[in-house]
Parts: sequence; C-alpha cells; structure tokens
Amino acid sequence: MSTLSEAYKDNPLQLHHIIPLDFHSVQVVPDSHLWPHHDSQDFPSGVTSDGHSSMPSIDLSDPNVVELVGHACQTWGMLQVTNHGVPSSLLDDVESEARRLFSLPAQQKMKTLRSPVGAAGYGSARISPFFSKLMWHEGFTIMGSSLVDHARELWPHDYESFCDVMEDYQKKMKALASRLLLLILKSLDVTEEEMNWAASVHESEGALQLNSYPSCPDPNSAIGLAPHTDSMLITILHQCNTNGLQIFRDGVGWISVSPAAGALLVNVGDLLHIFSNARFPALYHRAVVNQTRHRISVAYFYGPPADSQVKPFVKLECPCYRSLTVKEYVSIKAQHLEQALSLIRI
Ligand SMILES: O=C(O)CCC(=O)C(=O)O
Ligand SMILES: [Fe+2]
Repeated sequence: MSTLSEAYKDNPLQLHHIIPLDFHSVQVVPDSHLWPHHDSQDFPSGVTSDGHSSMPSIDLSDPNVVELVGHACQTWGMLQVTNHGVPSSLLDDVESEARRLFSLPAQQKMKTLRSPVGAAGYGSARISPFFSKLMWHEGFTIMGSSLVDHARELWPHDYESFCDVMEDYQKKMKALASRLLLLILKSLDVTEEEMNWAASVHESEGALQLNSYPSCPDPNSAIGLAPHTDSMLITILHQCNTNGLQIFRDGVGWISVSPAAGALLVNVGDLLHIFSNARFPALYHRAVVNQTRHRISVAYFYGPPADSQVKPFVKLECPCYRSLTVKEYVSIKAQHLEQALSLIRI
C-alpha cells in the first residue's frame, strides 16, 4: 500500500527555502509578510448578531446523527461535533505539547526543518510557494515514521511526553475520523462495496499538522494561513480556544468560526467533494492572527491510501469528476493548488 508520505515525496514543493520568520524577534510586520488589509469589513453585518457564524453543532449521540451530518456537509462543508469521545485532557495536552515545541528557540526548531523531499517536520505551510507574501505561521507536520527522530532532535533528554501525546492523539483522531466517514457514507446512500471501502481508508496513514500563529503587531496586515481547501477526505480541527479560523460563504464573504470548549470542527476536503460528486462543497477557509495571543491549532487530515481510486460514488448520477488516484490528485494539487478540482472536472 503506498502512503501519503510517499505521494508527497514524489511531489516536492519548493518549500525548503521558505523558512518561518523568527516571529518573537520582530516588532513590526516586515514587507515580506504584508498582505492587503483585511479588517472588520470582511464580516458583513446581518450574518449573525455578533458577526460570527452559526455553524451546525452536532451531538454524535443524537439519534438523527446521519441526517444531521449529511445536511451539514451539504450546506456548510463543515460541522462542529460534541460528544465525540476524545477526552478534554488529551485536547489540552496536545495544545500544551504543541506550545512547548513552538516556544523553542528558532535554531532548535530548525533542526527538524522539512527536507526538500519530505513532508514531515518543521516549516512553512505547504501552500506557501503559491503566494507572493509569506504567512504569519509556522507548522510542524507529523506523518510516517519520523516522530521519534524529530522529537529527539528537539528535546534530546525529554522527548517521550511529546511522542506519547501525539501518538495517542493521532489514534483517537483516526478512530473519530473513521466513525465520521461511516456516518457521511450512510448519509450519501452508497453501495455496500463503497461502504466496505471505508475500512481500507482506516488502514492508511493520516497526517497531523500542528499550526502556530504567534501574536502579531498588525494583525489586519498579515495572514495566518492563506485561503485554501484541504486536500484529503475530511479534516478534524482543534482550535485550542482561540479565534482565528474563517470560512468563506458564497454570497456572504469571510466569517469567523468561534471555538466552543471541548468541541471539534470537521470539514470536507477535496477528495470527499469528488466522492460526493460535488454535493458536498470543499470548505474554503483561512486563518487570521491577533495582536495579543499566540494561537495554536491542530489539524488531522484523513484520506485513503495514496494508490487508491478517487471517483464519485456510483449511485450519484452523472459523475462530474473523472476517476484518478489519490497520488495523481496530490500531484495536480501540488502544481495547481485551487485550480486542481476544475482540471479534473468532466
Ligand atoms: O488554524 C486554523 O484554524 C486552520 C488550519 C488549517 O486550515 C490547516 O491546517 O489546513
Ligand atoms: Fe486547512
């Protein structure tokens, strides 16, 4: 079975030279990080009374969970889940271990800088080469087998707690993602064979992305993470109790998704958009930064093995995307970013 790490290795982005700024050492936003102003005008009045979205929030023990999840995926491309079974102590631990990592001196973090062909380790966002300005962001990607080696580089004598927490978190995320995928498939009325396909997804490796957005002297002139859709089937996002995520709603614009204590966000990625034959929108989203808080977020990307086929489920008529492998899609996305979906449309 070919893995996602291999697919990324085969499609290197010219990322190695894009090194995150040593954010704590700067007092003003340098020109390299200056984006066009995005201020409160991005939050049109009338969306909700407080300018924030009313994301569907779904209790996973609700008897109507299948319909609710299906409806949220179709109308928002995103949902918030509660009663998800991930202990709140683990949510706190993953945040504090991520904070411990990003608080290290820049030269220490640089020891785990992603290699030119690797996807795991420290560095800028994978989408960085597509933009002329840099982002107020640093990331650390956990995928494949590099976790222990990287943790040892970061903390030669004290790396176990990081590894234990990240391994436990990945395991819990995989179980939750697997459960969510089954609910999603049920809502789409797929064939028995397609239902069984979910088991092979469970065998594939996911990726864990730790995001760090240091406080920023001029947050309206910087961007944490530029607008994008996630490539895999679904993403489970832990916002760590700090605002920053914004989603794009047609006819409305950018709206903030406030974190709710203990809840997790789930969003539709490109591959699920394809499998759903465009019934579910791939969520277009970005992260903004703020002046006072160092925001952390943790994203888990769940997708099928790299050599498996991606195509609209058979009962969804008139397929609007051609069939291709995950690997091929990763390669098209690595070259064309947001144009990738339109390039495979029938
Ligand atoms: O930090 C966030 O809220 C969003 C993170 C994200 O979009 C990603 O890691 O792909
Ligand atoms: Fe994302």
